[in-house]
Amino acid sequence: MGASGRTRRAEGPAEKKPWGAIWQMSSIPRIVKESFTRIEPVADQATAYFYGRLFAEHPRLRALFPPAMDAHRERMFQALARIVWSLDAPGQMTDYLERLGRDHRKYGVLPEHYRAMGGALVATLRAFSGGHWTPEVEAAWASAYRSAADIMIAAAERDAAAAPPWWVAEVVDHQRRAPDLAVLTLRPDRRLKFTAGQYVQVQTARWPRVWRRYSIANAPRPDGTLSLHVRAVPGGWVSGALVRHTRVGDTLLLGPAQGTLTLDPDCDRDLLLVAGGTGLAPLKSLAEQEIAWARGRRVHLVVGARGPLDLYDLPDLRRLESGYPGLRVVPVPADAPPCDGPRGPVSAALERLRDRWDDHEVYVAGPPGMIRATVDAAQRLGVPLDRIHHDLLEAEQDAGGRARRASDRSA
Ligand SMILES: NC(=O)C1=CN([C@@H]2O[C@H](COP(=O)(O)OP(=O)(O)OC[C@H]3O[C@@H](n4cnc5c(N)ncnc54)[C@H](O)[C@@H]3O)[C@@H](O)[C@H]2O)C=CC1
Repeated sequence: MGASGRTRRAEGPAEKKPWGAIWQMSSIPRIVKESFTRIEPVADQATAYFYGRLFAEHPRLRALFPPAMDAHRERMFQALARIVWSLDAPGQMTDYLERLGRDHRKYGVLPEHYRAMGGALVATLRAFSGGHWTPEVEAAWASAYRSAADIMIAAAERDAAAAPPWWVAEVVDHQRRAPDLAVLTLRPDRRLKFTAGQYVQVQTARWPRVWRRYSIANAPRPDGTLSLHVRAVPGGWVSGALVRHTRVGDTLLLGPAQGTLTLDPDCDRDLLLVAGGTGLAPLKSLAEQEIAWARGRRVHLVVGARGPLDLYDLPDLRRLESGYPGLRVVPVPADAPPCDGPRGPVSAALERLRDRWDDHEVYVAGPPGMIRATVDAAQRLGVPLDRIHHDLLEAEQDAGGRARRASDRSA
């Protein structure tokens, strides 16, 4: 949920701070954090209890959630942890809660549901805090929850005036580029506004109420269509359905565009974009955006893949390259070179391309290990950390969820 990494904000200014001064001066953040440390070690049991209690007391809410709750439970706890641990940073907190509030519209969450969830949350915390639960702790949590819910509800209401909770999108093209990989082009029923580098959540008819995020692989187009690069991964319910069981003419549901892996229009440094596998999608979007702006910046797009056959988008990238003199596309297959170019892990290829990248703005997307290795490599080659942009937190969440579902299936 939400974006991390050292990225530019794409979703509004950070000045509005309803979560403000009273908070920071009060003892509420300290009390809430202290009591949360008792819940963290028993997160699995606590979230199972939370949803069990919520659905027992409010059975109608069950219909808002997916049939299998494990991924949802994990995401809920991660969101709660993120809120608790940022209680002292009102700016970040408000931005995050507003994003969360807007995002929850697609689940059909209404203002009255927040009260039900708050009740189940306090009951859960009480049940798992043992003798440490006091009236003071309860009051701190109730106050924190009320403030958070108010921010989410207000953001959702503002958003409702401007955008639908979800978009219905028709699949207008479906190219199977490899047995486990497809490039889909979608036409939303209404214009879905986004900034290059953002992602959307996708739901297929096969998996009602299960949403998965996919980066948009293009800059905004005049016809409003979006392309997604999807690899069907073991345990990937939605990705398997999108690659193997989706046809032209089918419809999907899309949530609003989110994410902060976006370009700074005021930055004039050249760009180094480093992709691993389908992590290419957001970086191709950035490259297209830079080309559309035509500001004369040079763009290196380094495309890592397991082998030459996994360079699933190379012809398209070559077309892009031939139309823009500033773009250089460098394919880096890990296990065999297509010609005389670099090979091996994409992170290691950077130093073979140049000794220093310190005058570049760097964007990285791909599997978590690849992001970490590339960030390290870029730092070694002189790039300060605040010029290296990535979504590592989200990539880790996605990879963790997939691994867990795959092991659930094989168990
Ligand atoms: N914004 C983002 O960061 C996005 C991330 N993704 C993620 O990208 C991943 C793509 O998966 P696949 O296509 O299966 O990619 P993959 O597993 O085939 O990896 C492709 C590339 O990453 C490199 N790589 C993998 N692990 C590495 C490590 N530990 N150290 C250095 N290099 C490593 C490989 O050498 C290869 O060049 C998924 O986990 C997906 O969630 C996808 C879209 C956007």
